[in-house]
Amino acid sequence: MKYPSNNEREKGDKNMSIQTVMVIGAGQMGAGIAQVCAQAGYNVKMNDREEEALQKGKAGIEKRLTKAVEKEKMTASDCDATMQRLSMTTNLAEANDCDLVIEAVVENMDVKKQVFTALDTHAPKHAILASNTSSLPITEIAAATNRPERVIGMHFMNPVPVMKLVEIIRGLQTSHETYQAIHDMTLKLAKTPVEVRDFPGFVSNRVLMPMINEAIYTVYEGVANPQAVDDVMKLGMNHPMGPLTLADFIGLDTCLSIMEVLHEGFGDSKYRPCPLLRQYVQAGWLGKKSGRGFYQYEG
Ligand SMILES: CC(=O)CC(=O)SCCNC(=O)CCNC(=O)[C@H](O)C(C)(C)COP(=O)(O)OP(=O)(O)OC[C@H]1O[C@@H](n2cnc3c(N)ncnc32)[C@H](O)[C@@H]1OP(=O)(O)O
Ligand SMILES: NC(=O)C1=CN([C@@H]2O[C@H](COP(=O)(O)OP(=O)(O)OC[C@H]3O[C@@H](n4cnc5c(N)ncnc54)[C@H](OP(=O)(O)O)[C@@H]3O)[C@@H](O)[C@H]2O)C=CC1
Repeated sequence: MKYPSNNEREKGDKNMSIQTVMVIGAGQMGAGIAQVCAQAGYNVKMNDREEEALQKGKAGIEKRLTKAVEKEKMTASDCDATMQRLSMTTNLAEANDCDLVIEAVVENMDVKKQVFTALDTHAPKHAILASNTSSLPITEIAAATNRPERVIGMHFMNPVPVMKLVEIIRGLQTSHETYQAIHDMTLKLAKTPVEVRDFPGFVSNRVLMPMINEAIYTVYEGVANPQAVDDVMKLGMNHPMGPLTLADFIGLDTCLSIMEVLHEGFGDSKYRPCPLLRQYVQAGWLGKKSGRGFYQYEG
């Protein structure tokens, strides 16, 4: 096996100096990722299909930063500087001066492939294309581009500004330089990188999501109501949120997509999504973001 020499590594790292980042998808993950990147000093372009989604994402960031200033966790001038580093665009072609693009659109392989194919034409040759996917194969996403060596999984946890972990997933062809650049950037974001291999659900959701799915089965089978299930796991296992509150927080559509990826990827019936989860998603009960899931939410 040939490892790059120190010289080659230094050269590679210089080529991969990251200054300008585009984040695609201004939903709960994309907005959080854009926020932490801007706070760490990167110039950030937030992209979504709709202007309305961009404005909602920006308003969320402003609200969180204002709260941090009120709590004296950030100065007003740092808050202003962070907001100035953020810009919004519905035009993907504006990736043309970015060193890194982090995709955080819906958990659907066809949509992600379309985004990566388009990005491959717009982003400069040196740019790294990262996906925040929760479970989908990075190798397959990378194959939608002509630069698989510069495609990588950069999986942030929700809520992004709070959670320390970034799971970093190498696709089959991801280069050492790409991995190193994303590892180093994760540290600059004051987060902890953990490297995992490209298997369905990686580590985080291979372990977490079957627990959530099983919690949904206990409700489906009438073992207990959602509040009781959550109380058991919070008070008995010291989880900060019960699994059904967490499922609502993640988004039930995202939970279902992840279970489907695990089920199909491993071909093992132990990952079959609970019919109740499927039914809630069909009803448009997507959790906190739609106002209703296992619980109801105002505003
Ligand atoms: C699906 C995937 O692919 C992977 C995933 O992300 S799985 C999900 C992983 N995430 C989890 O498991 C989260 C579990 N829950 C928790 O850790 C906690 O409930 C929590 C951190 C979300 C909230 O903590 P809490 O102590 O109950 O609430 P609270 O005291 O209000 O907030 C603590 C801090 O978090 C911040 N916070 C809470 N919710 C937030 C949100 N949605 N966005 C940003 N910040 C938030 C608060 O502002 C507060 O910050 P300060 O300490 O700076 O004031
Ligand atoms: N929720 C979570 O806890 C976590 C999610 N993830 C992953 O992050 C990704 C995003 O999840 P999340 O933020 O929760 O989802 P959201 O539904 O909150 O946000 C997705 C955003 O992407 C937009 N979008 C969809 N397609 C495109 C496109 N082609 N171009 C630009 N924008 C697009 C959506 O717009 P519209 O509404 O118009 O469709 C929406 O604004 C998923 O891959 C998910 O698995 C990773 C870690 C945790």
